Amino acid sequence: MTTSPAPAAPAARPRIVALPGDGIGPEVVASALQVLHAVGDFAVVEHPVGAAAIDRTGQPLPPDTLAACAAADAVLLGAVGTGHQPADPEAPRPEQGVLELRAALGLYANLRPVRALPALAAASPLKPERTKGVDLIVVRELTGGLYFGRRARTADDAYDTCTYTVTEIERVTRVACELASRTGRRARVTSVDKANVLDTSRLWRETVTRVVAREYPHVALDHLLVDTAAMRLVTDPASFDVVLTENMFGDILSDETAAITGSLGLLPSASLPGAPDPDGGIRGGLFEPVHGSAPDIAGRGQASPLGTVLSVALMLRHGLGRPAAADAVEAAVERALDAGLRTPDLGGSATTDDTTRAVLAAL
Ligand SMILES: NC(=O)C1=CN([C@@H]2O[C@H](COP(=O)(O)OP(=O)(O)OC[C@H]3O[C@@H](n4cnc5c(N)ncnc54)[C@H](O)[C@@H]3O)[C@@H](O)[C@H]2O)C=CC1
Ligand SMILES: CC(C)CC(=O)C(=O)O
Ligand SMILES: [Mg+2]
Repeated sequence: MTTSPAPAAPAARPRIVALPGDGIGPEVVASALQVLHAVGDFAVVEHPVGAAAIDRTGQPLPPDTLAACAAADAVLLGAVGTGHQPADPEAPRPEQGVLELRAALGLYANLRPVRALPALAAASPLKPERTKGVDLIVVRELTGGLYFGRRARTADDAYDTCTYTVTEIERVTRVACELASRTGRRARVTSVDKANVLDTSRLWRETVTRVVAREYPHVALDHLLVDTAAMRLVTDPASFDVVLTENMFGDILSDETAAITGSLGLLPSASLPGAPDPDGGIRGGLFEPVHGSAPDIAGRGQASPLGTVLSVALMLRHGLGRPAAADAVEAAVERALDAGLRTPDLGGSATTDDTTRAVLAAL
C-alpha cells in the first residue's frame, strides 16, 4: 500500500515578547507592533519590565518576564526608567531590569546602525556636507565593563569597577570584523578606547589588534582614544565604517550619533548573542531604540516611534531571518520621511499616531 506524504506543517508563527517598559516605551512599542503585524503573522505577548515591573512585582525583571524572553524567538523593548533616582540607594532601579536581561540572554554584541538620510539633512545640527553619505555602525560590547563590575557605596564614598577579559574582547571584535567584511561595508574597523589611561583599554587595544591581524587581515583597523572619537564623530562622521568599543563608551558615543541623523528618536539597536547570521538565518535577540524613556514627553503622544519601528526592521533581519520584510519597513520609513513626516524632535508637529499611520501607508 502506498501512502501519500503528510502535508507540510504550517510554518510556526514567530513568538515575540514585547516589553513596553516605562515613559514613552509603551507608546513607541504600540506603534512598532502595528508595523510588525502589517508585515507578517507573529504571536506577540507583553510582559512588564523596569519601573512598571517594580510597581507590579517589586522586581525590575520578574522571573516570568525573563522566562518568556528566554523562550521567545525575539524580544522587542521600549525603554525603562523614571528619570529620577530612588531616595533609598538600596531600592531596585528600573535600569537593572534591562542590564540583567542583556546579561541573562548572553547578548554581548550591541549593533547601533547610523545612516544620514538625505531628507533629514536640514534636521541635523551638523552641516549637510559633513553628514552626507554617513553610514556607520557602532558595535558596543554590552555585557561587560563598568555596568557589570563590582561596586559598592557608603555614605561618603563609592566605587564601580571596570573589568574585561580577553575572551570578552575577542568575541565582540569578531562581530565587528564580520560586519565590516559584509557587502556594502568598507572593511574598516575603528576601535575606540582610553588606552592612554586605563589598563582595561590597553588590554582591549592589544586584543583587538591581535584578532584583526590573525583572523581578519583584510580589515583596515585603526584605534582612537574616546575623547578624540567623540570629536571626530561630529567633525568627520563619514570617515567611520564600523566603530568597535566597550560598554560605556558605546553607550555615550551612540547617543552622540543622534546629531548625525537629526534625532535620538530615530536610532534603532539590535543586541545579539553573536554576529548576525551571514545567510540571514534566525538569531533571536533583543531589539530596542537607542533612546530612553523620555519622561519629559511621556504621555503626550509626541514621541517618535521611528527608532522602535527601525528596531523591528533589525529584528526581522537579524532576529527572525526575514530580510525582505526588514527592507520593506526601512523603505516605508524613508518614504514617509521623504514625504515630509516630522515629529517635534525633527522640528515638525506629527504625533506618534500620525507617524504610525504614515509608515503603514508607505508600506
Ligand atoms: N534602554 C533603556 O531602557 C534606556 C533607559 N534610559 C532611561 O531613560 C530615562 C530618561 O533618560 P534621559 O537621559 O532623559 O534620556 P532619553 O533618551 O530618555 O531622552 C533624552 C532626550 O531625547 C528625547 N527623546 C528620547 N527619545 C525620543 C523619541 N522617541 N522621540 C522624541 N524625543 C525623544 C527626550 O524627550 C529627551 O529630551 C532614565 O531613567 C534613563 O536611565 C536611558 C537610556 C536607555
Ligand atoms: C540600561 C540603560 C539605561 C543604559 C543605556 O543608556 C543604554 O543601554 O543605551
Ligand atoms: Mg544609552
